[in-house]
Amino acid sequence: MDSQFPTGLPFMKMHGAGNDFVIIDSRGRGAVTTPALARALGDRNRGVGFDQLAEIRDSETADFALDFWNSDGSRAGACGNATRCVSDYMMGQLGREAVHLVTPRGDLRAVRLADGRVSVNMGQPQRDWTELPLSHAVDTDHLPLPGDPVAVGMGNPHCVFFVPDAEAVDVAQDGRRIETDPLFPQRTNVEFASLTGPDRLRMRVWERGAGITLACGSGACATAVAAHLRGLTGRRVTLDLDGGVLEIDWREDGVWMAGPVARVFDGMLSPAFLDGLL
Ligand SMILES: N[C@H](CCC[C@H](N)C(=O)O)C(=O)O
Repeated sequence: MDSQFPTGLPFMKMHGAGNDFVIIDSRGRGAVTTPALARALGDRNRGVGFDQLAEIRDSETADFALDFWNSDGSRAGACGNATRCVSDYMMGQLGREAVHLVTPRGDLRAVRLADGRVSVNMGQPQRDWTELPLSHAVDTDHLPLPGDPVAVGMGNPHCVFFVPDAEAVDVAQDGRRIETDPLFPQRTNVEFASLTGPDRLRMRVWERGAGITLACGSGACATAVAAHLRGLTGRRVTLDLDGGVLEIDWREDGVWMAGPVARVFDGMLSPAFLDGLL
């Protein structure tokens, strides 16, 4: 048995627009997550199940630091919806309406809105092929793939397709294929979007390392940026995802994303479950 947590390891389950997370608060001690723990915990039958695992750590320069893991055990450089969820929790912990956090992509700021939603500044999009990264120099506005997608980085890679009807896309088949296209040496998240009204998009997503999810915050940011670059929308866009609505505002200081957050339950991982995973 792992002696570090003789009575178990506490965690929270939260979701943002249906994008669901297990959150471990490791402030005041070292980080505990390993790829093996992420995979075991991410199993919806034998673990808890999540789209991403987020671990909160102490930071010397911000209110807290945040790391993200996918359910296949890989790490993610950004996760917008988990950032909004954890920021909501940390605002409660700190008695504040705004927080400053450090993620693998850099410093981010989040605020609670008057209606209870949480908005995060996800930073400026990455448009250079080296930053995404892509395997070789190509025009990121028009990737050399069938369907003419746009590549946008939000601290993680996204490949955005504009289609006449997002409902008609076989997201599982097309998403899985694009995720591992050789153009993306670190794989990619894949979004399918269609314009449904002025500055309004329907978006469905295939996430790298997680598969189909009900929402993806960084994906919504990437899709709104791509839609504006393609001249389809202005800089403020509403996205309808399977699990809820996200509002994106690409401002001078970065891409802001607002949406709902919910804390579902608090639980405890048993020492028997943790055995051999830490
Ligand atoms: N759901 C997350 C993104 C996870 C991205 C992850 N699948 C990756 O490997 O980049 C979000 O709200 O931004």
